[in-house]
Amino acid sequence: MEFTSAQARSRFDAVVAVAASTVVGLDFDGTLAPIVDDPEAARIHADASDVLADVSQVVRAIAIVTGRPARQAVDMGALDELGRAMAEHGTSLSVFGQYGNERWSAGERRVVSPRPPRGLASFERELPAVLRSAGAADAFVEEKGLAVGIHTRRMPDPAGAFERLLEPLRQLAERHGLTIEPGRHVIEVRSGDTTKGDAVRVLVEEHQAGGFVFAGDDLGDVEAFEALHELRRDGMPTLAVCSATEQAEVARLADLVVPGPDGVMELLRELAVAARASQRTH
Ligand SMILES: O=P(O)(O)OC[C@H]1O[C@H](O[C@H]2O[C@H](CO)[C@@H](O)[C@H](O)[C@H]2O)[C@H](O)[C@@H](O)[C@@H]1O
Repeated sequence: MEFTSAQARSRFDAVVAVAASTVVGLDFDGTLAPIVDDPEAARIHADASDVLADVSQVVRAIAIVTGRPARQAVDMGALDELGRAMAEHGTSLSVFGQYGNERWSAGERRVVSPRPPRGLASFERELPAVLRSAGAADAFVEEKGLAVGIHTRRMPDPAGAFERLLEPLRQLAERHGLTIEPGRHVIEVRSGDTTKGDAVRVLVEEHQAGGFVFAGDDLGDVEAFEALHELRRDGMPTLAVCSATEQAEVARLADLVVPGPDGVMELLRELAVAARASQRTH
């Protein structure tokens, strides 16, 4: 693959040099799974199982860090099967769902999840009226157990509906002790207890990571990228990868931008090849 800057190349090389102790964190929608109109129709990239199984042989751990409920990511990604394959050579696979609120690991094979946040049920009771008064009664409401996602992608003017909803949903969420997580034609309403940055820090601690690669495409990934920047300031080799997106803030924080899930697959393949070459010569 072509690196667009010498700095990106050198950060990739630095991670390759410590691949055996590196954790790879991957967002799901837009990064491992191509964006589609219907959230329920999303599926992991066709090459992902093979590519992740290959990368897992040269790194310490792989984690999917997503806004999705953990169980949904496991099912959409056929991660049960992948986790069993990875366990054969001792690499851990885990899922941090709902921005780190839920956990699944291939070893335990069950989701650990808190109770829904206080205020979610009353928020949902008031939601239809707020959607109607913002002219967005047709928005798709995704029920996520611990959160709801209000999607505008399938509306006639997705960006306009998103803008009209942002402030009223923020106010309604705040009244119920909740927070909003704006994303790609979606506004999620959830508890503000955890971020993907917290998931990165937990993974570093649990795996005693010596390097970290994170790939993401949406605003919910910003805290993970910021956590990588902190780790880098403390001396750890890290690589922040943006899977092409209209979210400029994500690209700004990344070391390199790759062309969507296809590009993420290519980068991971290259990481596996380079790490094997490096491990042979040392
Ligand atoms: O953290 P992620 O893995 O990126 O999940 C974030 C949210 O992604 C999903 O919505 C996005 O993908 C949909 C399917 O491609 C798309 O239709 C939608 O417009 C995107 O915003 C998902 O529905 C949410 O539950 C996730 O939290």
